[in-house]
Amino acid sequence: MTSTTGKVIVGMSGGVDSSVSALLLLQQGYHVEGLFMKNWDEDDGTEYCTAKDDLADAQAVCDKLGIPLHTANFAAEYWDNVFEHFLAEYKAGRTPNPDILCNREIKFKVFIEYAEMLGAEKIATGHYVRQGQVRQGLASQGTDEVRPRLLKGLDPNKDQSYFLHAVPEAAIARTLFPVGELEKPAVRELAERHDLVTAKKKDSTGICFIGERRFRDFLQQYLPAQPGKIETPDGQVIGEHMGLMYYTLGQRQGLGIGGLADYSEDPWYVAVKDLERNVLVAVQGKHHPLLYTDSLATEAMDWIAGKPPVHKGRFTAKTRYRQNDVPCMLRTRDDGGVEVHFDTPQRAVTPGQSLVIYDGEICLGGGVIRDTWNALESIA
Ligand SMILES: Nc1ncnc2c1ncn2[C@@H]1O[C@H](COP(=O)(O)OP(=O)(O)OP(=O)(O)O)[C@@H](O)[C@H]1O
Repeated sequence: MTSTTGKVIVGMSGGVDSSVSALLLLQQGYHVEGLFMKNWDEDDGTEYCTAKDDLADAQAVCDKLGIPLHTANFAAEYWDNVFEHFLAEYKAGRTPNPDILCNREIKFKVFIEYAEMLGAEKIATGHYVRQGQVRQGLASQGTDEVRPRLLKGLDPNKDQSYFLHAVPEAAIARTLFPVGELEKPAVRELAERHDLVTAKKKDSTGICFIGERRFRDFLQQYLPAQPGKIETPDGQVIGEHMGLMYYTLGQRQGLGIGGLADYSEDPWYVAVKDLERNVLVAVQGKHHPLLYTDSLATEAMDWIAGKPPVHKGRFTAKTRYRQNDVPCMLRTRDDGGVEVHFDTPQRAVTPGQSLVIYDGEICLGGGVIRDTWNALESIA
Protein backbone atom coordinates (compact mmCIF):
# COMPACT_ATOMS: atom_id res chain seq x y z
CA MET A 1 0.00 0.00 0.00
CA THR A 2 1.16 3.52 -0.75
CA SER A 3 2.05 5.73 2.16
CA THR A 4 1.31 9.40 1.96
CA THR A 5 0.75 12.23 4.33
CA GLY A 6 -1.51 14.24 2.02
CA LYS A 7 -4.66 15.68 3.57
CA VAL A 8 -7.93 14.37 2.17
CA ILE A 9 -11.44 15.51 3.08
CA VAL A 10 -13.95 12.65 2.75
CA GLY A 11 -17.57 13.48 2.06
CA MET A 12 -19.26 11.65 4.95
CA SER A 13 -22.94 11.01 4.25
CA GLY A 14 -23.57 8.76 7.21
CA GLY A 15 -23.70 5.79 4.83
CA VAL A 16 -21.53 2.70 4.59
CA ASP A 17 -19.71 3.65 1.38
CA SER A 18 -18.25 6.91 2.66
CA SER A 19 -17.50 5.29 6.04
CA VAL A 20 -15.40 2.61 4.37
CA SER A 21 -13.80 5.19 2.07
CA ALA A 22 -12.50 7.05 5.13
CA LEU A 23 -11.29 3.78 6.64
CA LEU A 24 -9.41 2.75 3.49
CA LEU A 25 -7.73 6.13 3.12
CA LEU A 26 -6.54 5.98 6.73
CA GLN A 27 -5.14 2.53 6.06
CA GLN A 28 -3.35 3.96 3.02
CA GLY A 29 -1.63 6.55 5.20
CA TYR A 30 -3.55 9.70 4.28
CA HIS A 31 -4.33 12.44 6.76
CA VAL A 32 -8.13 12.06 6.70
CA GLU A 33 -10.84 14.43 7.84
CA GLY A 34 -14.58 14.21 7.17
CA LEU A 35 -17.15 16.71 5.94
CA PHE A 36 -20.89 16.32 6.40
CA MET A 37 -22.86 18.62 4.08
CA LYS A 38 -26.37 19.72 4.81
CA ASN A 39 -27.73 21.13 1.62
CA TRP A 40 -31.44 21.17 2.23
CA ASP A 41 -33.18 23.11 4.99
CA GLU A 42 -35.74 20.68 6.24
CA ASP A 43 -38.22 22.95 7.93
CA ASP A 44 -40.41 22.66 4.85
CA GLY A 45 -43.44 21.32 6.68
CA THR A 46 -42.86 17.64 5.88
CA GLU A 47 -42.17 14.91 8.39
CA TYR A 48 -39.05 13.73 6.62
CA CYS A 49 -35.94 14.54 8.56
CA THR A 50 -33.08 12.17 7.84
CA ALA A 51 -30.15 14.61 7.95
CA LYS A 52 -30.01 14.53 11.76
CA ASP A 53 -29.70 10.74 11.87
CA ASP A 54 -27.20 10.76 9.02
CA LEU A 55 -25.05 13.35 10.79
CA ALA A 56 -25.13 11.27 13.98
CA ASP A 57 -23.97 8.20 12.02
CA ALA A 58 -21.22 10.17 10.25
CA GLN A 59 -20.05 11.50 13.63
CA ALA A 60 -20.06 8.01 15.18
CA VAL A 61 -17.93 6.65 12.32
CA CYS A 62 -15.48 9.56 12.54
CA ASP A 63 -15.21 9.10 16.32
CA LYS A 64 -14.53 5.40 15.81
CA LEU A 65 -11.86 6.15 13.22
CA GLY A 66 -10.42 8.98 15.30
CA ILE A 67 -10.82 11.69 12.65
CA PRO A 68 -12.45 15.12 12.90
CA LEU A 69 -15.79 15.78 11.20
CA HIS A 70 -16.52 19.20 9.75
CA THR A 71 -20.02 20.28 8.85
CA ALA A 72 -21.10 22.77 6.20
CA ASN A 73 -24.40 24.05 4.89
CA PHE A 74 -24.54 24.67 1.15
CA ALA A 75 -28.33 24.95 1.01
CA ALA A 76 -28.19 28.32 -0.80
CA GLU A 77 -25.89 26.98 -3.53
CA TYR A 78 -28.01 23.84 -3.81
CA TRP A 79 -31.18 25.87 -4.20
CA ASP A 80 -29.72 28.26 -6.78
CA ASN A 81 -27.68 25.87 -8.87
CA VAL A 82 -29.57 22.59 -8.60
CA PHE A 83 -33.10 22.91 -7.28
CA GLU A 84 -34.27 25.85 -9.39
CA HIS A 85 -33.14 24.04 -12.52
CA PHE A 86 -34.91 20.90 -11.30
CA LEU A 87 -38.20 22.80 -10.95
CA ALA A 88 -37.75 24.53 -14.32
CA GLU A 89 -37.31 21.14 -15.99
CA TYR A 90 -40.50 19.77 -14.46
CA LYS A 91 -42.29 22.92 -15.52
CA ALA A 92 -41.07 22.28 -19.08
CA GLY A 93 -42.62 18.81 -18.97
CA ARG A 94 -39.37 16.92 -18.59
CA THR A 95 -38.18 14.51 -15.92
CA PRO A 96 -34.87 15.84 -14.59
CA ASN A 97 -32.12 14.06 -12.72
CA PRO A 98 -31.00 16.50 -10.02
CA ASP A 99 -28.27 14.23 -8.66
CA ILE A 100 -26.22 14.74 -11.83
CA LEU A 101 -26.29 18.50 -11.43
CA CYS A 102 -25.71 18.15 -7.70
CA ASN A 103 -22.49 16.27 -8.38
CA ARG A 104 -21.23 18.87 -10.84
CA GLU A 105 -22.28 21.92 -8.85
CA ILE A 106 -22.01 20.83 -5.22
CA LYS A 107 -20.08 17.65 -4.49
CA PHE A 108 -17.36 18.29 -7.07
CA LYS A 109 -17.30 22.09 -6.99
CA VAL A 110 -18.37 23.76 -3.75
CA PHE A 111 -17.05 20.80 -1.76
CA ILE A 112 -13.65 20.97 -3.47
CA GLU A 113 -13.45 24.73 -2.79
CA TYR A 114 -14.32 24.10 0.85
CA ALA A 115 -11.71 21.34 1.13
CA GLU A 116 -9.13 23.75 -0.27
CA MET A 117 -10.04 26.17 2.50
CA LEU A 118 -9.39 23.39 5.01
CA GLY A 119 -5.94 22.94 3.50
CA ALA A 120 -6.64 19.74 1.57
CA GLU A 121 -5.59 19.16 -2.00
CA LYS A 122 -7.92 16.26 -2.49
CA ILE A 123 -11.40 15.17 -1.61
CA ALA A 124 -12.80 11.64 -1.53
CA THR A 125 -16.31 10.27 -1.95
CA GLY A 126 -17.91 6.85 -1.62
CA HIS A 127 -18.99 6.72 -5.27
CA TYR A 128 -18.53 3.45 -7.12
CA VAL A 129 -16.30 4.71 -9.91
CA ARG A 130 -12.62 4.34 -10.66
CA GLN A 131 -10.00 6.63 -11.98
CA GLY A 132 -7.77 5.82 -14.93
CA GLN A 133 -5.17 7.73 -16.83
CA VAL A 134 -4.36 8.16 -20.50
CA ARG A 135 -1.35 9.71 -22.18
CA GLN A 136 -2.26 12.43 -24.63
CA GLY A 137 -0.25 14.45 -27.11
CA LEU A 138 3.17 13.77 -28.61
CA ALA A 139 6.40 13.42 -26.65
CA SER A 140 8.35 14.64 -29.72
CA GLN A 141 6.41 17.92 -29.63
CA GLY A 142 6.57 18.28 -25.86
CA THR A 143 2.77 18.02 -25.60
CA ASP A 144 2.80 14.58 -24.02
CA GLU A 145 0.80 14.56 -20.77
CA VAL A 146 -1.07 12.22 -18.48
CA ARG A 147 -4.79 12.97 -18.24
CA PRO A 148 -7.28 11.51 -15.75
CA ARG A 149 -10.23 9.44 -16.90
CA LEU A 150 -13.45 8.46 -15.16
CA LEU A 151 -13.97 4.70 -15.31
CA LYS A 152 -16.96 2.59 -14.33
CA GLY A 153 -16.90 1.13 -10.82
CA LEU A 154 -15.63 -2.43 -10.56
CA ASP A 155 -18.99 -3.67 -9.24
CA PRO A 156 -21.32 -3.58 -12.25
CA ASN A 157 -24.37 -3.52 -9.96
CA LYS A 158 -23.18 -0.36 -8.24
CA ASP A 159 -21.37 1.60 -10.96
CA GLN A 160 -22.24 5.31 -10.47
CA SER A 161 -20.40 6.83 -13.42
CA TYR A 162 -23.81 7.71 -14.91
CA PHE A 163 -24.24 10.31 -12.14
CA LEU A 164 -20.68 11.65 -12.44
CA HIS A 165 -20.50 12.13 -16.19
CA ALA A 166 -20.85 15.94 -15.93
CA VAL A 167 -17.95 16.37 -13.51
CA PRO A 168 -14.99 18.00 -15.28
CA GLU A 169 -11.64 16.31 -15.63
CA ALA A 170 -9.90 18.70 -13.24
CA ALA A 171 -12.32 17.82 -10.44
CA ILE A 172 -11.97 14.08 -11.12
CA ALA A 173 -8.20 14.50 -10.85
CA ARG A 174 -8.60 15.97 -7.36
CA THR A 175 -10.84 13.19 -6.06
CA LEU A 176 -10.17 9.75 -4.63
CA PHE A 177 -12.79 7.01 -5.00
CA PRO A 178 -11.63 4.30 -2.58
CA VAL A 179 -14.62 1.94 -2.89
CA GLY A 180 -14.71 2.07 -6.69
CA GLU A 181 -12.21 -0.78 -6.75
CA LEU A 182 -14.42 -2.97 -4.56
CA GLU A 183 -17.71 -4.81 -4.78
CA LYS A 184 -20.46 -3.75 -2.41
CA PRO A 185 -20.49 -6.94 -0.28
CA ALA A 186 -16.77 -6.47 0.39
CA VAL A 187 -17.45 -2.88 1.49
CA ARG A 188 -20.09 -4.01 3.98
CA GLU A 189 -17.79 -6.75 5.24
CA LEU A 190 -15.01 -4.23 5.87
CA ALA A 191 -17.42 -1.98 7.75
CA GLU A 192 -18.56 -4.89 9.88
CA ARG A 193 -15.03 -6.07 10.58
CA HIS A 194 -14.12 -2.57 11.80
CA ASP A 195 -17.30 -2.24 13.79
CA LEU A 196 -18.63 0.82 11.95
CA VAL A 197 -22.25 1.64 12.85
CA THR A 198 -23.12 2.08 9.19
CA ALA A 199 -22.21 -1.52 8.23
CA LYS A 200 -25.81 -2.65 7.86
CA LYS A 201 -27.41 0.67 6.95
CA LYS A 202 -29.52 0.37 3.84
CA ASP A 203 -28.48 2.20 0.69
CA SER A 204 -29.89 5.70 0.33
CA THR A 205 -32.64 6.29 -2.18
CA GLY A 206 -34.41 9.44 -3.21
CA ILE A 207 -32.88 12.70 -4.32
CA CYS A 208 -29.49 13.37 -2.74
CA PHE A 209 -29.75 15.86 0.15
CA ILE A 210 -33.54 16.02 -0.13
CA GLY A 211 -34.02 12.34 0.61
CA GLU A 212 -37.08 10.16 0.45
CA ARG A 213 -40.32 12.05 0.53
CA ARG A 214 -43.74 11.53 -0.85
CA PHE A 215 -42.73 12.90 -4.20
CA ARG A 216 -46.11 14.13 -5.34
CA ASP A 217 -46.74 16.12 -2.14
CA PHE A 218 -43.22 17.46 -2.24
CA LEU A 219 -43.40 18.70 -5.82
CA GLN A 220 -46.84 20.19 -5.29
CA GLN A 221 -45.39 22.60 -2.74
CA TYR A 222 -43.35 24.21 -5.51
CA LEU A 223 -45.33 23.68 -8.70
CA PRO A 224 -49.12 23.94 -8.91
CA ALA A 225 -50.65 20.84 -10.47
CA GLN A 226 -52.59 21.27 -13.70
CA PRO A 227 -54.96 18.36 -14.23
CA GLY A 228 -55.88 17.45 -17.80
CA LYS A 229 -57.04 14.69 -20.10
CA ILE A 230 -55.57 11.30 -20.87
CA GLU A 231 -56.01 10.34 -24.53
CA THR A 232 -55.21 7.45 -26.83
CA PRO A 233 -52.85 8.19 -29.77
CA ASP A 234 -55.90 8.73 -32.00
CA GLY A 235 -57.39 11.33 -29.67
CA GLN A 236 -60.04 9.36 -27.71
CA VAL A 237 -60.34 10.73 -24.18
CA ILE A 238 -59.96 7.83 -21.74
CA GLY A 239 -59.29 9.50 -18.39
CA GLU A 240 -57.94 12.41 -16.39
CA HIS A 241 -54.38 13.04 -15.22
CA MET A 242 -53.36 14.97 -12.11
CA GLY A 243 -50.67 17.08 -13.75
CA LEU A 244 -48.12 15.99 -16.40
CA MET A 245 -45.16 16.44 -14.05
CA TYR A 246 -46.31 13.51 -11.92
CA TYR A 247 -45.96 10.97 -14.71
CA THR A 248 -42.92 9.36 -16.28
CA LEU A 249 -42.74 7.94 -19.78
CA GLY A 250 -43.23 4.17 -19.77
CA GLN A 251 -45.02 4.31 -16.41
CA ARG A 252 -47.83 1.82 -15.86
CA GLN A 253 -49.03 2.40 -12.34
CA GLY A 254 -51.27 5.21 -11.27
CA LEU A 255 -53.10 6.04 -14.48
CA GLY A 256 -56.46 4.96 -13.13
CA ILE A 257 -57.60 3.71 -16.52
CA GLY A 258 -59.45 0.44 -16.80
CA GLY A 259 -62.72 -1.16 -17.70
CA LEU A 260 -63.18 0.89 -20.88
CA ALA A 261 -65.94 -0.54 -23.07
CA ASP A 262 -64.09 -0.29 -26.40
CA TYR A 263 -60.70 -1.49 -25.21
CA SER A 264 -59.15 -4.74 -24.03
CA GLU A 265 -58.10 -5.26 -20.40
CA ASP A 266 -54.40 -4.89 -21.32
CA PRO A 267 -52.58 -2.38 -19.07
CA TRP A 268 -52.00 1.22 -20.20
CA TYR A 269 -48.63 2.96 -20.29
CA VAL A 270 -47.62 6.63 -20.53
CA ALA A 271 -46.27 7.19 -24.06
CA VAL A 272 -46.27 10.97 -24.63
CA LYS A 273 -46.57 14.11 -22.48
CA ASP A 274 -48.10 16.77 -24.73
CA LEU A 275 -47.27 19.92 -22.79
CA GLU A 276 -48.89 22.34 -25.24
CA ARG A 277 -52.29 20.68 -24.87
CA ASN A 278 -51.66 19.46 -21.30
CA VAL A 279 -52.56 15.96 -22.49
CA LEU A 280 -51.08 12.64 -21.47
CA VAL A 281 -51.12 10.07 -24.28
CA ALA A 282 -51.42 6.47 -23.10
CA VAL A 283 -51.03 3.24 -25.08
CA GLN A 284 -51.88 -0.37 -24.36
CA GLY A 285 -49.16 -2.98 -24.08
CA LYS A 286 -45.69 -2.77 -22.57
CA HIS A 287 -44.07 -2.97 -26.00
CA HIS A 288 -46.25 -0.60 -27.97
CA PRO A 289 -44.10 1.02 -30.73
CA LEU A 290 -44.77 4.52 -29.34
CA LEU A 291 -42.85 3.54 -26.21
CA TYR A 292 -39.67 2.93 -28.20
CA THR A 293 -36.94 5.33 -29.31
CA ASP A 294 -34.58 4.80 -32.24
CA SER A 295 -32.67 8.06 -32.10
CA LEU A 296 -32.32 11.08 -29.87
CA ALA A 297 -30.75 14.51 -29.65
CA THR A 298 -29.27 16.08 -26.53
CA GLU A 299 -28.68 19.54 -25.16
CA ALA A 300 -25.03 20.69 -25.07
CA MET A 301 -22.87 17.86 -23.77
CA ASP A 302 -20.62 17.86 -20.72
CA TRP A 303 -17.51 16.07 -21.94
CA ILE A 304 -15.29 15.10 -19.03
CA ALA A 305 -12.22 15.88 -21.12
CA GLY A 306 -13.77 19.22 -22.14
CA LYS A 307 -14.30 18.18 -25.75
CA PRO A 308 -15.86 15.33 -27.75
CA PRO A 309 -13.85 12.14 -28.34
CA VAL A 310 -11.35 12.38 -31.18
CA HIS A 311 -12.60 9.29 -32.95
CA LYS A 312 -16.20 9.50 -34.07
CA GLY A 313 -18.74 6.77 -34.61
CA ARG A 314 -19.50 3.76 -32.50
CA PHE A 315 -19.82 3.95 -28.73
CA THR A 316 -22.14 2.61 -26.08
CA ALA A 317 -24.64 4.67 -24.14
CA LYS A 318 -27.02 4.62 -21.21
CA THR A 319 -30.22 6.65 -21.22
CA ARG A 320 -30.93 5.94 -17.56
CA TYR A 321 -29.09 4.66 -14.48
CA ARG A 322 -29.12 0.88 -14.05
CA GLN A 323 -29.43 0.20 -17.74
CA ASN A 324 -27.02 -2.01 -19.66
CA ASP A 325 -24.91 -0.03 -22.11
CA VAL A 326 -26.38 -0.16 -25.58
CA PRO A 327 -24.36 0.15 -28.80
CA CYS A 328 -24.98 3.33 -30.76
CA MET A 329 -23.70 5.65 -33.47
CA LEU A 330 -22.76 9.12 -32.31
CA ARG A 331 -22.77 12.35 -34.31
CA THR A 332 -21.77 15.68 -32.79
CA ARG A 333 -23.79 18.79 -33.61
CA ASP A 334 -22.68 22.39 -34.02
CA ASP A 335 -24.78 23.44 -31.01
CA GLY A 336 -22.65 21.28 -28.71
CA GLY A 337 -25.23 18.50 -28.45
CA VAL A 338 -25.08 15.06 -30.06
CA GLU A 339 -27.40 12.86 -32.05
CA VAL A 340 -27.37 9.19 -31.24
CA HIS A 341 -28.83 6.31 -33.19
CA PHE A 342 -29.28 3.05 -31.27
CA ASP A 343 -28.63 -0.34 -32.87
CA THR A 344 -31.85 -1.56 -31.25
CA PRO A 345 -34.76 0.68 -30.22
CA GLN A 346 -34.81 1.64 -26.53
CA ARG A 347 -37.90 1.65 -24.33
CA ALA A 348 -39.13 4.71 -22.42
CA VAL A 349 -36.28 7.08 -23.21
CA THR A 350 -37.22 10.20 -21.27
CA PRO A 351 -36.47 13.84 -22.12
CA GLY A 352 -34.80 15.50 -19.13
CA GLN A 353 -32.87 12.36 -18.19
CA SER A 354 -29.28 12.13 -19.39
CA LEU A 355 -27.63 10.25 -22.18
CA VAL A 356 -24.21 9.08 -21.02
CA ILE A 357 -21.58 7.92 -23.51
CA TYR A 358 -18.97 5.22 -22.85
CA ASP A 359 -15.94 4.00 -24.69
CA GLY A 360 -15.57 0.58 -23.07
CA GLU A 361 -14.96 1.23 -19.36
CA ILE A 362 -14.31 4.95 -19.88
CA CYS A 363 -17.14 7.39 -19.22
CA LEU A 364 -16.73 10.17 -21.79
CA GLY A 365 -19.55 12.48 -20.73
CA GLY A 366 -23.17 13.09 -21.43
CA GLY A 367 -26.01 15.52 -21.91
CA VAL A 368 -29.67 16.01 -21.16
CA ILE A 369 -31.99 14.28 -23.64
CA ARG A 370 -33.98 16.91 -25.53
CA ASP A 371 -35.80 15.15 -28.40
CA THR A 372 -36.51 11.52 -29.17
CA TRP A 373 -37.69 9.79 -32.32
CA ASN A 374 -39.13 6.35 -32.82
CA ALA A 375 -39.10 3.95 -35.72
CA LEU A 376 -42.16 5.66 -37.21
CA GLU A 377 -40.36 9.02 -37.44
CA SER A 378 -36.89 10.19 -38.46
CA ILE A 379 -34.50 12.94 -37.41
CA ALA A 380 -35.34 16.12 -39.28
N1 LIG B 1 -24.56 14.78 3.21
C1 LIG B 1 -23.38 14.48 2.67
N2 LIG B 1 -22.25 15.04 3.15
C2 LIG B 1 -21.05 14.74 2.64
N3 LIG B 1 -20.87 13.90 1.62
C3 LIG B 1 -21.95 13.31 1.09
C4 LIG B 1 -23.26 13.55 1.58
N4 LIG B 1 -24.14 12.82 0.85
C5 LIG B 1 -23.41 12.14 -0.05
N5 LIG B 1 -22.09 12.42 0.10
C6 LIG B 1 -20.94 11.85 -0.67
O1 LIG B 1 -21.40 11.39 -1.94
C7 LIG B 1 -21.20 9.96 -2.04
C8 LIG B 1 -22.31 9.32 -2.84
O2 LIG B 1 -23.53 9.66 -2.28
P1 LIG B 1 -24.84 8.79 -2.48
O3 LIG B 1 -25.96 9.59 -1.96
O4 LIG B 1 -24.85 8.28 -3.86
O5 LIG B 1 -24.65 7.68 -1.40
P2 LIG B 1 -24.25 6.18 -1.38
O6 LIG B 1 -23.72 5.67 -2.68
O7 LIG B 1 -25.37 5.48 -0.72
O8 LIG B 1 -23.00 6.31 -0.39
P3 LIG B 1 -23.00 6.23 1.18
O9 LIG B 1 -23.15 4.76 1.51
O10 LIG B 1 -21.67 6.80 1.58
O11 LIG B 1 -24.17 7.07 1.65
C9 LIG B 1 -21.14 9.48 -0.61
O12 LIG B 1 -20.46 8.25 -0.49
C10 LIG B 1 -20.41 10.63 0.08
O13 LIG B 1 -19.04 10.55 -0.11
